[in-house]
Amino acid sequence: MTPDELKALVRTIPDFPKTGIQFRDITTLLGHGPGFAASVEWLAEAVEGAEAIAGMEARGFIFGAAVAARLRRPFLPIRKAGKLPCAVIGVDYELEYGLDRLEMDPSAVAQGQQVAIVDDLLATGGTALAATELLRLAGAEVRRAAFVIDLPELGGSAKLASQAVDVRTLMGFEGD
Ligand SMILES: O=P(O)(O)OC[C@H]1O[C@H](OP(=O)(O)OP(=O)(O)O)[C@H](O)[C@@H]1O
Ligand SMILES: Nc1ncnc2[nH]cnc12
Repeated sequence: MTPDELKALVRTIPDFPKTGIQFRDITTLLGHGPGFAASVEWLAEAVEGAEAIAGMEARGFIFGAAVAARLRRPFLPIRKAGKLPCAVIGVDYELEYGLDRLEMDPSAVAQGQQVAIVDDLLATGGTALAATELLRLAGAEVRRAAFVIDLPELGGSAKLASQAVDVRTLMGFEGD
């Protein structure tokens, strides 16, 4: 499937979760078998060579875990606050519509391990920057991140690039 065909499978819901936000909803893409498979395939190619794949709760788990299994690499779950039972490291961050905190088990990462980040969507980059910071604190090398959707007007891609993360995105929504 082409990126345009995949883009047509993403549903836009205005004013969710707050007035003024155009919510790009992947539920409809996930509900299309060939579309979901093609998205996972594209992400897997984008991060090929990484030693492990990290994904952020919750939507990053859907794509990140599928990509990791496809590449036969470990999956590192980066969780929202208070979910992990072990000792954690955490980072507070801001995203397009609020504040949140991400946590991870630092022992999940081997020192110097090449870890790629996978998520459904890149907006302000707050989430992906927090994940990069956490993974680097744990000793990982983070050089690449791949997303299904980019919202370039929100600047996330440029922020990740300034942290030496090479960003790959399958499709973009800009004023549409
Ligand atoms: O670039 P940013 O401005 O940080 O926004 C992108 C993040 O926002 C969404 O997650 P959300 O926190 O809504 O959580 P969810 O996956 O649990 O729906 C999305 O899945 C990304 O992780
Ligand atoms: N506009 C948006 N649509 C869907 N998920 C998002 N996460 C951050 N901004 C978003």
